[in-house]
Amino acid sequence: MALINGTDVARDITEQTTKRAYEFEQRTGRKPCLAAVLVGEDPASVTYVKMKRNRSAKAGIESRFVQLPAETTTEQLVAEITKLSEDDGVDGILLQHPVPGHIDERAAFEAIAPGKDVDGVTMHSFAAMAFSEPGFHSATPGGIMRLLEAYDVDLKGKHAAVIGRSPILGKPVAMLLLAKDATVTICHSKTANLDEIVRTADIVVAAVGKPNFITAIKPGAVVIDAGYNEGNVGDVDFDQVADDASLITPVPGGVGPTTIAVLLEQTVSAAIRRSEDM
Ligand SMILES: Nc1nc(=O)c2c([nH]1)NC[C@@H]1CN(c3ccc(C(=O)N[C@@H](CCC(=O)O)C(=O)O)cc3)C=[N+]21
Repeated sequence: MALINGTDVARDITEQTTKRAYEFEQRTGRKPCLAAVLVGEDPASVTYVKMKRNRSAKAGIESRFVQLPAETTTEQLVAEITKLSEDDGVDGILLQHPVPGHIDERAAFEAIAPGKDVDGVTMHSFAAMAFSEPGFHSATPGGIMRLLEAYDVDLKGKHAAVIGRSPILGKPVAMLLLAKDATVTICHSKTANLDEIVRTADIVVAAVGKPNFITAIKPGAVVIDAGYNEGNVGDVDFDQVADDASLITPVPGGVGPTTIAVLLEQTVSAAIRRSEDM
């Protein structure tokens, strides 16, 4: 078993991003700008947004923070995001998921202008991922692909099992794996023979949101744990599967850091593209 070091991969990505952000500032006289929108005060979300803003600052990216009360309506949230979409000083928009249950999250995501969807959450970005057209990747799926690339994991003809089908994680990562010629099985809560499928997979991507849910894999499989459960606990029972895995991501230090690295990278790309379009 070998560990996939997400912190190292993220550092390499962010080193490049920092250079590109600096060049952008030299050329345009301003820093790339990421707007983070948080609805409510869920402590985990507050922490994630703080991490994203800290990492932005270190990379030379300005960040704006829009914090809205938990009672915010869909209409109010859509109006706030639309304002950011139309604001020339904003290059990227991140709406932290999840939003409170009374809000139509899809409607809120779709208020993000496609050119500013640096977190890859819109239908526009999803379609680009599904059709292998240029566009922004969902941050976590994009980060997962970078981990697989950095460790030279060959996906062609391999069986990849994705556990989870959420719009910004399971579904898009399945599309990105498919684009690399993997044979992809998407499993979810209604999947009848989940254990059996996971045990035949060469690559396992766990994105269910259930702590220590995956307990058995095929010997030699590559395991990517995209779970972020309370207390920094992943979806994979690391101790149970580590010996069988050829490569495995730890939690923390696996998928999390590359998620943020891809968000920042795409923010700088958005800034550059917008400056060229003007
Ligand atoms: N629109 C949206 N986009 C997201 O990308 C998004 C989101 N909503 N909502 C919440 C999840 C969660 N998420 C994490 C990012 C980094 C770490 C991360 O870097 N964690 C560190 C540990 C951090 C610590 O030590 O507390 C690590 O894994 O090494 C974790 C979780 C992004 N998410």
